[in-house]
Amino acid sequence: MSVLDEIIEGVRADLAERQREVPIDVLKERAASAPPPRDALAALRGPGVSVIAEVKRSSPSKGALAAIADPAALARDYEAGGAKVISVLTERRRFGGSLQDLADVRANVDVCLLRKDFIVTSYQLWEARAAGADMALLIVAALEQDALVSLVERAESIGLVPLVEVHTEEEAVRAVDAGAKVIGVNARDLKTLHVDRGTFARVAPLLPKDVVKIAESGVRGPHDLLAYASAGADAVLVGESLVIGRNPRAAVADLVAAGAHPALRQSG
Ligand SMILES: O=C(O)c1ccccc1NCC(=O)[C@H](O)[C@H](O)COP(=O)(O)O
Repeated sequence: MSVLDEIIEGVRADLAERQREVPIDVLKERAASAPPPRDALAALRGPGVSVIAEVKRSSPSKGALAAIADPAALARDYEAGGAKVISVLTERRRFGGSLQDLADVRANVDVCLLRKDFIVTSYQLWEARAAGADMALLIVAALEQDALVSLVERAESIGLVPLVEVHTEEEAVRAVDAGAKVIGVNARDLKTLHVDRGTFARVAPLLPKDVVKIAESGVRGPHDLLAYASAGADAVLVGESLVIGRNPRAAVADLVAAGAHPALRQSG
């Protein structure tokens, strides 16, 4: 069984428990009283290369990264450093996250929020919106094409911008066919967990000009942001290097400054 299969098996078990506890109609009521969605597309289409900063406690590739006792405090640092979007990993078993982390972060920052999880049903999209998310991750490798298309449509219909994640050229074609407006190219191979920063440069040329292109994983500092920018990234998604560093606010600010450098192309 691959790492992705194992993660999804656990996600489905946890999901079944939540579905027993909270009927979808209750979630829909919560979503209706959540703060209205922020315009994530506009945030990501701004000038320069945007920074998406991630709340990430642990990972299958590295194990424990940071305790993050107060995810809201970390998110406030990210916002103060200039992050355009904050990604909250809500998967429990391998990443140590929760929907409560997402709700706590929502209550403490004004920027857009991404629910980063392994979404396989529309129930999880409603959970995301009810907790105040503006975006939700959909991983092409985890979904049959019909399911991907239907989740992209459902996300948009409830006010979430889907970030559709790909790892290969074939998955990029599937994401475009599914109507994704925001596509993330993840440098971390889900089978080997190896990070290949060249993945973005190989896959991005297949994506239409008007699609927002996000380079995910492996950003250690401004030099990696600049490399992704020169390959056409509109934004970078950064987790590990921010949570293990001493000063996440300054680390985000350094990335934001690099992403605003006048030498970079203006995104369209
Ligand atoms: O991070 C992992 O080990 C991982 C393993 C399996 C599936 C997903 C995984 N990570 C999720 C992410 O996409 C990253 O958290 C995100 O791109 C940030 O990456 P990084 O800056 O390298 O922490």
